Amino acid sequence: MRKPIIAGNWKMHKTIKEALEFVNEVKGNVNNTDVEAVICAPFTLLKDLKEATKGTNIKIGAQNMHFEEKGAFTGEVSPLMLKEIEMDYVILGHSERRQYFAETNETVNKKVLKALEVGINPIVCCGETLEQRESGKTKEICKLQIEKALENVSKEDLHKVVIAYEPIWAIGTGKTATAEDANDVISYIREVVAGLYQELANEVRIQYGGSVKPSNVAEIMGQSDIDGALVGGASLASDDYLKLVNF
Ligand SMILES: O=C(CO)COP(=O)(O)O
Repeated sequence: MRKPIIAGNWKMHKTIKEALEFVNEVKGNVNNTDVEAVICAPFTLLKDLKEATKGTNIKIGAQNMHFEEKGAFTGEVSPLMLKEIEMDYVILGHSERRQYFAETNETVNKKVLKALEVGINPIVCCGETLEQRESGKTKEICKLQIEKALENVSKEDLHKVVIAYEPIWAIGTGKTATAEDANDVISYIREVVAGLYQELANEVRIQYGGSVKPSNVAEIMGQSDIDGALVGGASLASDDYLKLVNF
């Protein structure tokens, strides 16, 4: 039904040389055909990564893009530029972009619609801060972020969207939500999706992200509503990446 998707988010790591070494070490060793394996990398690596993974079962994604196709936006990268180099995915609305680069629910929504229009599958992130969790606002925050991000997404396009639930307090901290807690929020996010298009709620894949590593990936993936993982730190070493996708 929903094919699990495990994506590495390399964030701002690796040179071209390091990225190609990584691919040489992992290609041919992603044996779990039940999982879709993805690497989301910095812009400078994407073309080389795409070429180096041709003919393998590893897909490549970007970590951001602009919502306009072209224009006077110094320093930005357009959706058409990503499409030209055959990107499979683009992460949108990551909490680090919301926190450090003024990404808002509105810009995330524009980017989601544009990615779908040009034919790149968005991985849309949501998640609460520690303060919001402690004041019982987790579900409210995720509902708002997801409803806004998916505004005006058509029924035909919704199944192409991957959602990543990443509680901010669990990112890069070594603190993971318990698998049950993550599953509870993710099944709630599925209800939010059902509120948009009831019949598609069981098709949309929802990942968990936040301190996922080889030692906890199986437990997380064993939950009923969790369809994958978005992994930062632990996706950088090739042996760990293989343990994650072959869990
Ligand atoms: O932000 C994340 C993935 O997008 C999670 O990062 P870590 O796996 O390093 O906690």
